[in-house]
Amino acid sequence: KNPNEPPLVFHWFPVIGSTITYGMDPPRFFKENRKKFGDIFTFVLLGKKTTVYVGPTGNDFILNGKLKDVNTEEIYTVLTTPVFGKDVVYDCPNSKLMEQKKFMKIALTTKAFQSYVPIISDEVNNYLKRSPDFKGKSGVVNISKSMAQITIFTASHSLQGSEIRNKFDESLADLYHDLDMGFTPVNFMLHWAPLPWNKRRDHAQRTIAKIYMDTIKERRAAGKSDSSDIMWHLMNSSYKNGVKVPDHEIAHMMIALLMAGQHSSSSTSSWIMLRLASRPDIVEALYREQVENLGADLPPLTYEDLSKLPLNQAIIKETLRLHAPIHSILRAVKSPMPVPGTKYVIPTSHNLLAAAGVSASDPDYFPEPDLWEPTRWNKDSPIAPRMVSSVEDEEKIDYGYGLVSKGANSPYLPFGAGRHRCIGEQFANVQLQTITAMVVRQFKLRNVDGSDKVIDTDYASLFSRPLEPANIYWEKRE
Ligand code: HEM
Ligand SMILES: N#Cc1ccc(COc2ccc(/C=C/c3ccc(C(F)(F)[C@](O)(Cn4cnnn4)c4ccc(F)cc4F)nc3)cc2)cc1
Repeated sequence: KNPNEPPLVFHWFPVIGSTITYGMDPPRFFKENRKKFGDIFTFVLLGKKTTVYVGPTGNDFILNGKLKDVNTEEIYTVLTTPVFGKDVVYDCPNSKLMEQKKFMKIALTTKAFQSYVPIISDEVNNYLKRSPDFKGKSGVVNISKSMAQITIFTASHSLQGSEIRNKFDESLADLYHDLDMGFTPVNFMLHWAPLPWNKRRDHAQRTIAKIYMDTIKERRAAGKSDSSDIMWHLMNSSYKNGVKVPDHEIAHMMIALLMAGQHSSSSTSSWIMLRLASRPDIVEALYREQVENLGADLPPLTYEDLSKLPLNQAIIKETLRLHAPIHSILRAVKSPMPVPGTKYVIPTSHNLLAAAGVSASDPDYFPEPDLWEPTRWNKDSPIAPRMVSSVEDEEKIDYGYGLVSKGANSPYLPFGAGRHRCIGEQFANVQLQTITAMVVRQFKLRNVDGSDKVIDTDYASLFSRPLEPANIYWEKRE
């Protein structure tokens, strides 16, 4: 027992260590060990000593770690590069990733969002009109499947452009599925293995990348330059060293954005629908909110309307508090890291794991943490969040892709923090708020058994999501 290292979680076998108990239910694993050891402890994950540091201080220690101390690409590249393609995100130096995030973020503007809201609304309405699962006056539906469809159509049409959207009706859907099978945590270990799903993944990656590169050529030949989608911005971007972004990097960034947007949004939108079904009273409050703020005739939704619907906005915030798609953020340790306020020095033989979700369900910050109550985000709510907001939190810092808040010592970080912070937060909110508002217009929702229960979480995949099948009862509003 080394006094300079955090306490080690007991385990029977080497390599396996605590992988199974952690992998089955990470939040429970964190909570149990936090009770035993406090905010910082080490466990063995797939043979690697992994030091967890939870709470706002832990979030800041890991997410605001210096480039010389913590490294992200070393850990994630085995998982992401075979899926996205080479030379982008974690297959290049961090400085290049910062420039790539700047390019991607440039396209995510208010003007773009204004054009995205009608696109997303129409895609939701068309899906609900056409889908066999929503025929008739009422019924039961596996909501995860519907949300996966709705998010791929809405994200591809808005973020990726209409050519790509239309290809999802043909070959792209199956190719996307093959690519997706390679996006699994088991590949942290077996990414190299010539397993059947890895061969399908590689074939799908090459084929999808080619579809994007052909689309880029078609657009260049046509000389169109009016679109506000991300592909156009990437086609007209150059790195600081003057080099234009190569076509294969554009294609690979588009795949990365498709994967990011799809998994996070389909998981979150499924949880939103499941939570709404457990609270039919909230569904009716959302409907009333639209009638009162937009008019009883419910005109077509606009981007500006979204800020007139505070309860609708709070739905996403509260759902992400309890159902963050990314439950564990990993970093490699590159130089020994002394932990302020303790005698610990984290050695380079360890990985670091930030679990921001732990403080998001800590009663010290969120009274009655396990209660899904969107109205808690109203200022006068008796169970309002008790956030730490020190003055440094208001300070901002720019890593090369825009200003992000300096302090990561917040108890609520579903989009991460620091240099690797998410750039998709605004898009995700526009997409999720629009989907929620459009579904509420058409349906009353409740659980099949009329209870207020919510299904358990599947942590086996890369993004935590509802266990399948997740059925709910819908009823068309007359
Ligand atoms: C509910 C939706 C989403 C959630 C909860 C979410 C969450 C996160 C988190 C926690 C990180 C930090 C990862 C780390 O530090 O290792 C992150 C990074 C990122 N996300 Fe998202 N994300 C969402 C949607 C999106 C969307 C829609 C896009 C693209 C349009 C996107 C693109 C990215 C990118 C490019 C990064 C940067 C990774 C890095 O710098 O290493 N995300 N996201
Ligand atoms: N055996 C076994 C076994 C082992 C372990 C376990 C459980 O252990 C763990 C541990 C850690 C993790 C981490 C999740 C993780 C990390 C990175 C990414 C990402 F990089 F992909 C992403 O951030 C995703 N993203 C961002 N925003 N939206 N999506 C991203 C970034 C940029 C980008 F452009 C595209 C992106 F999409 N995705 C997910 C998951 C499970 C179970 C079983």
